[in-house]
Amino acid sequence: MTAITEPGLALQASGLGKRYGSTWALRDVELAVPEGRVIALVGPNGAGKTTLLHLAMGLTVPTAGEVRVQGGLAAGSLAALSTVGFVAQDAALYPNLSVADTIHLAHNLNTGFDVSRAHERIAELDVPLGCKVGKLSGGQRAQVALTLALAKRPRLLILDEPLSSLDPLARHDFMAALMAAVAEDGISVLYSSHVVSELERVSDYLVVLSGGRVQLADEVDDVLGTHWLYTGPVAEADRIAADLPVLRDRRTDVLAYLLVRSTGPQAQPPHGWEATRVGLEELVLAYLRKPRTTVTHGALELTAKGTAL
Ligand SMILES: Nc1ncnc2c1ncn2[C@@H]1O[C@H](COP(=O)(O)OP(=O)(O)OP(=O)(O)O)[C@@H](O)[C@H]1O
Repeated sequence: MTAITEPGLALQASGLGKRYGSTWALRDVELAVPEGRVIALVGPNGAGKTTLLHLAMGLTVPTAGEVRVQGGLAAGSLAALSTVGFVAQDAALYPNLSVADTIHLAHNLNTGFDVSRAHERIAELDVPLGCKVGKLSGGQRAQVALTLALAKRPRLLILDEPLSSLDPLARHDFMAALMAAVAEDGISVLYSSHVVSELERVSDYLVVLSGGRVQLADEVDDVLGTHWLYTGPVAEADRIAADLPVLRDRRTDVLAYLLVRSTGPQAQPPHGWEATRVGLEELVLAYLRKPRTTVTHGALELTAKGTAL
């Protein structure tokens, strides 16, 4: 493991691991995510998403390795905390406080809290200031939590499953508000989500976690540009698949559909085969179905002994 202090990176992890008892929740995590990205962290239940976010916030300490934020600040340090905002799962707020008192409390607890910005956002959202937080809808509560986090004027905003309890409309409004903040302030956002259908629209960097390990971490454009669906005669499929890094293999009586990670000259499909682009949702689902498949130094690999791809 090498020490890391690279400028220009929103999130860096090196040899990062977290063990609870005898179970590794996260292991051997290497990340170097540039600033200014909206980073989606996806993975099945128990993959280690919350653990990674908590490590990045300094809410828990690593068992192995290290994690840094915003150009090399140690996660959880005073310098990091003043530049990183956090919205916990289910927008943890005090239900008996009014919205106005919630803003007042956040103002008292956070130096540099922009109270007028918070009031402006709440007014724009039409959320009643006098209403108790516990009486707000899930969508309104999420927006209040986002407002508090943005009023800290963070450079990196970390959100743990912000969309989990929201209906599709509230989800859309929440992501629109987040995107507006990203555009306005140029901040980086790291958010975990199970809603893979919306990733392509709102994210520009993707981290896929399974079983505590990073399967894939890359710019969304690069992920999309290095995966292809090759379609061709099923009679040739075994021969073709033997030479290619195949992530998913589906066949009918006539045709084979090989989802391939393909870079450089390999991006050309074999003679007589057709290559088409694959959407991000389909790609992410293919990785999640093969939890032991990782992209390491650009190539598909199995992380442990197991079935062939
Ligand atoms: N405080 C803890 N004590 C013991 N085990 C824990 C603790 N926190 C998490 N774990 C375990 O670590 C693993 C990863 O959990 P984590 O909450 O990070 O996953 P997740 O990807 O966020 O899951 P979900 O999508 O269900 O929220 C799981 O096996 C979980 O049971």
